[in-house]
Amino acid sequence: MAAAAPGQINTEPLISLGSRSVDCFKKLEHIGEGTYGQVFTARETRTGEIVALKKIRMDNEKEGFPITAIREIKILKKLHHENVVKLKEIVTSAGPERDELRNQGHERDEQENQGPDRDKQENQDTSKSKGGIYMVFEYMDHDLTGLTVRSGQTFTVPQVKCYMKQLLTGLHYCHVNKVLHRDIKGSNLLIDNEGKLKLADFGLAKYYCSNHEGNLTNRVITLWYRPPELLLGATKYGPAVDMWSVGCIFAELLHGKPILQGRNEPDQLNKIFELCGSPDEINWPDVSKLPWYNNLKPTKTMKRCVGEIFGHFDFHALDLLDHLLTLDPNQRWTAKQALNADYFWADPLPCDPKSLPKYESSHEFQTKKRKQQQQHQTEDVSKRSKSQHSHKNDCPPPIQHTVQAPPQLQGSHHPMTDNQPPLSAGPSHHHYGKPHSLPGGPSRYPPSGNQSGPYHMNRGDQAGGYSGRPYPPQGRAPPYAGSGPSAPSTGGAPAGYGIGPPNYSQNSQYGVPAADRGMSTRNEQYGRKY
Ligand SMILES: Nc1ncnc2c1ncn2[C@@H]1O[C@H](COP(=O)(O)OP(=O)(O)OP(=O)(O)O)[C@@H](O)[C@H]1O
Repeated sequence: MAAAAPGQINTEPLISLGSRSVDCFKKLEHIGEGTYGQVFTARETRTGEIVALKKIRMDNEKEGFPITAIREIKILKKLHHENVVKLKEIVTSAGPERDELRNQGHERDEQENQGPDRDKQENQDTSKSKGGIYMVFEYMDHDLTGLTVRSGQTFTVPQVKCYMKQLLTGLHYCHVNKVLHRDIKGSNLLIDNEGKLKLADFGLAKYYCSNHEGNLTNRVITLWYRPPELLLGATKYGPAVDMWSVGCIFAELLHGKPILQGRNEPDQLNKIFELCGSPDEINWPDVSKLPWYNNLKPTKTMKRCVGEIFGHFDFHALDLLDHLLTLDPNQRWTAKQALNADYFWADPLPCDPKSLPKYESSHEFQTKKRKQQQQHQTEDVSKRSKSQHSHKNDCPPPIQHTVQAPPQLQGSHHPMTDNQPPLSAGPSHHHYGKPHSLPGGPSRYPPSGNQSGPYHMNRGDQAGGYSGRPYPPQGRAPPYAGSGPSAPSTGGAPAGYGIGPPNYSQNSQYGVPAADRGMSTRNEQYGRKY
């Protein structure tokens, strides 16, 4: 593909996908805000079809058309599968866009802003705009993160199996076609109300050679889903990187929240080693040859305790998880192996996607926005309450107001505090047993004795769940303090690779010394080293 000259857009990939104007669509709602684009629902004016429009960010036009968009278009043009989101076409806006700067294109705003002055105002606002490029996708009602957080969703075993099977089928298709996704996470797994799951966001995807000869960047995959080989600096890797992320998603679906919530790269590695054991030449041949191994290897030996921590999962689920969360990428299960796992063939079988319950649409962006609004409102209420209180002490009491919860909070279901039963998609005995405590600190997990169910997103007050902590840095933005894939320096606080390795001698993240976990007896039944 020809490189774009500075300041120009390389339209080469667009020609084959048509060049209709974005005016063929009416934007409806802002549903996604990613690193590389804003996503809107829109209606095609001629057919009435609802689509998702992803506006490609052109923040740095000097470098031409963004590489992530080129990748995404190039790869999605070739991938056609029922578990991969469909790129329908590319549309453009030639000149200044009417709604570009106007409050993120909400239809509500359009209705409120009718009148003769409107276009004049918009032209003034957007006079600097150079137009935009949009990818038009089939619309999907949810992303997995939005669905789980928004509805406080608990999934049944057949439901989890159904989603996992589709995820693995889509990924198997990508891998067979030599495409690495490199950003598998909940918000990139789209789900429609027919129960179909599709892989989305191929902005970091890459064609790969089977011989792993290429020198690839290791700064991909969102931190919590990033495999140990990338954290240790590998630049030759393959589909196994996606399979680690699948393992994280699988455990998250069963457990109800992300399982490895590192604060930075060393912390992420630390959490991985605490769960999966420390790497050595026996469980991971050649690990010591990885660029950052010497700086980031754990300072003490840790035993694998996947079977212990997730002992409440059923046998087959645990077996699959164990093969996915395998440190050595060469031993980690492929998508094909995972699809053949007994888990998918044992009762209860995966349900038919069509039998899954239908939910109100939910995307991670909206869920976060709603939560922020609620937080602001709560803060406002508490500020008002405090100021009333101080006035009360200063001067004669005014007419007393009862401080009420803002209307949005009244009677609404808060995804963080509600633990409502799900819209059932199957018998309740399909739920796994109660979860064990997991990494992340005491406030993130319910105290023992909590009656919440296993798939339950245990979102007690402040207890975390999906939104208990801001989402981790994207795989895309280089988060390394030292910058560059050179070996990190040693010593100092574990704030990034450039600063120093993590302090592995700290207490176990699980709150139980590794030696006290008694993992050996239980784990033997699985015939594998946990
Ligand atoms: N086809 C679609 N239908 C419905 N919603 C979508 C669709 N595509 C994307 N979204 C929503 O928009 C969000 C962001 O989209 P996407 O991940 O493609 O953008 P991005 O800029 O690459 O994001 P990120 O920085 O998270 O990788 C998704 O998480 C999803 O909620």
